[in-house]
Amino acid sequence: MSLPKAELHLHIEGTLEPELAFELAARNGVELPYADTDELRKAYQFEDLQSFLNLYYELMAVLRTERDFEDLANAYLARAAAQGVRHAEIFFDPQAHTKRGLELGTVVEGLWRALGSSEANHGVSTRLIMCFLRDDSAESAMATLRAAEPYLDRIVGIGLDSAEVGHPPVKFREVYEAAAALGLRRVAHAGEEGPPAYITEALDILGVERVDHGLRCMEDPALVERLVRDRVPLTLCPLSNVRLRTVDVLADHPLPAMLDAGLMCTVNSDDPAYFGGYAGDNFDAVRSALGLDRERLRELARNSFLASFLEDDEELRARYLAEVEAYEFG
Ligand SMILES: Nc1ncnc2[nH]cnc12
Ligand SMILES: [Zn+2]
Repeated sequence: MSLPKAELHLHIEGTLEPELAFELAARNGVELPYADTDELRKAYQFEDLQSFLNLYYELMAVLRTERDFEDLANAYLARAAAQGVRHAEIFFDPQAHTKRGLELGTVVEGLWRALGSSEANHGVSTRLIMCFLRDDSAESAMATLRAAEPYLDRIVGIGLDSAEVGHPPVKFREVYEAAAALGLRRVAHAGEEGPPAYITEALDILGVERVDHGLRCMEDPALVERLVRDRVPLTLCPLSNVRLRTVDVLADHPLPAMLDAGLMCTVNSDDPAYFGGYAGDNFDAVRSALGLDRERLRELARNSFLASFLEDDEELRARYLAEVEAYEFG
């Protein structure tokens, strides 16, 4: 669906399509334990978040140079633009690369080669959000934040991702305090597989402005009331939820109930190369499986721009919002 939208929950490493993975493997002399793209695609059957993360980290071995990160980001931006994405706030996982021996600068500069010219080349404005791996230590996250200080003109905020259960937000209290002191915006994955209490902690202890996923808030009516009252945006990823089995089938997704409750929902793709669709595909899927009408879809698109970190360019945000209102559904 080409309805204009912002994508607010997108891991750039999760946009690595099998074809590009093999191309980069050949370019860098990396051996992949799959015969070809068909065999690799067959491995895209996940039991849960961890089974996905295992493959996601394994395939990152093909990303080695600035040019690799540039090519990865350009491939995503081209696909996103074709599906109506006008603005993208893109996550990356620095520790997943530095622990393999890459320099942080290789990752940031490589991504920036694509992001810095994205408005001109793809018609997509961008922001970059650095995520910490919650199953790594808080010390490692703090060291990563310090290492990123020379690049903070390119990084709008921080996030928290990877294996959720057993790694509550409180573990990263000091890191988030230090990031806030540096003027960084704060988001975190919470309530994807983890309990509603992790969402409350992310708000109270980490001071997050958006909750990534937040799906399990629906188990706690007082939390829902709070999220509605404070207009806290949730970056939902419907196709991801089905592939990682937090929701059985898309027809059972709580998105309609969440919108009816007054929650500020957005629809995003998470790791589109792995979960069967980009942002527009997620909109198409919720439209057909959940029967969302045009006004609901327009609300989701409007929310995406309202929840975006475009405070430094309100003129651009206003232009995007006008595009949403003017859009004619086919
Ligand atoms: N959906 C997800 N949840 C947690 N960590 C991730 N890293 C990439 N995708 C993720
Ligand atoms: Zn995610």
